[in-house]
Amino acid sequence: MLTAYTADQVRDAERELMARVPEGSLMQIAATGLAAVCARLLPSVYGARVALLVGSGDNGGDALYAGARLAARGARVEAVLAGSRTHEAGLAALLEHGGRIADESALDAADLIVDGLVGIGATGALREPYAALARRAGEADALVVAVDVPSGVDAGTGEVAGAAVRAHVTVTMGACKTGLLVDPGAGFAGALEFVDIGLGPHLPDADTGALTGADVADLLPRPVAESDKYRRGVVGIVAGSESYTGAAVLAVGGALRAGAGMVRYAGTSAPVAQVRAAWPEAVITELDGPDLGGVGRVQAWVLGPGLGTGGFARELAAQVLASDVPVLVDADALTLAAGERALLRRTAPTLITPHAGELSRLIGVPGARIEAARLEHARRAAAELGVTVLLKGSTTVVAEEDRPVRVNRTGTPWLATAGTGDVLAGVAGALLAQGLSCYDAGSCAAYVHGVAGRLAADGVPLVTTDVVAAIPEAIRSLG
Ligand SMILES: NC(=O)C1=CN([C@@H]2O[C@H](COP(=O)(O)OP(=O)(O)OC[C@H]3O[C@@H](n4cnc5c(N)ncnc54)[C@H](OP(=O)(O)O)[C@@H]3O)[C@@H](O)[C@H]2O)[C@@H](O)CC1
Ligand SMILES: [K+]
Repeated sequence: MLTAYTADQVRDAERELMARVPEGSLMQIAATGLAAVCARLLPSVYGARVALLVGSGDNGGDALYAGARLAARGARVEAVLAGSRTHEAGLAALLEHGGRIADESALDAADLIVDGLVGIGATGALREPYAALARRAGEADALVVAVDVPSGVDAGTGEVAGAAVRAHVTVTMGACKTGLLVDPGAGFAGALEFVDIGLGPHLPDADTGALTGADVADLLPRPVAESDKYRRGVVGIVAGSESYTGAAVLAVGGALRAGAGMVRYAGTSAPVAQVRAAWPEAVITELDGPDLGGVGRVQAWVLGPGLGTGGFARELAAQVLASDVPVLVDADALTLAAGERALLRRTAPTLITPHAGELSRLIGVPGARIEAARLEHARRAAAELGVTVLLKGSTTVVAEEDRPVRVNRTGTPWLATAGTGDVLAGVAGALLAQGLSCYDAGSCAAYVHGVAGRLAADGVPLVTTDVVAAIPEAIRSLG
């Protein structure tokens, strides 16, 4: 599990640790790690042109000491001093090793730019001249390495209130910061490198986490000798409609491929015909009216993809949500729930899987604000609605009250295509039926779905049926 922390959590831990070690030693460890990453990125340190963006705090100090180390190895290091003050000892070290102070034109000629404008001590949008420097760094040809966090990204939330440095690599000190995992900030961070400064024992419970493949492999249910199809989990799927048949096919496919012991599909004649043709494994109930009485027992439901929002759909949704088993609520069922919040008031576990637009209707906050502050709104929805929230998007987050938010890092922009959400719903529903909690089912499903998306795309556009087909390979790749 990759764990991440807010700026306050890291600062508190640093304070505890600093009281136990010689003054300045943590910064030396941080700068040594930073310089090592920079050196690895350069074809040759000797003769390389390195520009340091130096703010007034210790983030700038890290950059200066790292610059001093690179200068000592023959790099041409120039420091652009942006703050009202500068870390004096760091600057002295740089000058001593042959570095020099320069103006911002140093950025244009640099092979590598080190962003030490601000780290966890920043508040709000970048002020000038920092903002202009962040923009100019973005226009340069150089590789950009951010110190601790890309300046302009809120370390605790991933929010970006104005200009921000777009880094190729972020070297984060002591502990990963939440803002490096959650979009929009994650999109500015590039690849993450971690420098261990010994903070571990002083850190509190994580603010956020990201599952690794090994974590998902441990959590995914595996059949044992005495398993039968009922014990492996029966998932009921109420999806699709006369106008939207594909959603049913994709959700059923996702559930079957994710290892459900049995998938019971209930729908009207058009989607039934499609599901029957695509998935002979599914057990099908063709509905004449809005009555799920004949479907049989299930251990979890998937409700909503392509279902429609009329009276028929509403009646089915009410019956599913009145059940005493976990329910995954997606797509049209979320629209129904937005108009009738009481539908979500239930005692059994509920996992909702909105994108920002759907969550906007549920909690009455504009979609753009949700996109800008994904963690805050996922958490808020989980608390307000009393459900587990899987908020879809460029980084999917899974929020449940009193637990660290789980961030999924396996997606690909190619997954932003019609129908992929239906597959995700099927995968997560299958995991719920196999006994995983909403929190684990949602985060494991997002992981597997993201890996399947990457495998299916492999750098070119994908169609959603490819994602379904790639699920077995995705599960196999977990190790
Ligand atoms: N302590 C240690 O041992 C270790 C520390 N480490 C490192 O220290 C970093 C934290 O250092 P920090 O606390 O000095 O804060 P930091 O982020 O450099 O800058 C704060 C200053 O920036 C300014 N400023 C604020 N907001 C702004 C804005 N929006 N726009 C523009 N300016 C803004 C404001 O300055 P002012 O405006 O007052 O001049 C404020 O004082 C941490 O991220 C890590 O890199 C690691 O090496 C581990 C060991
Ligand atoms: K920075």
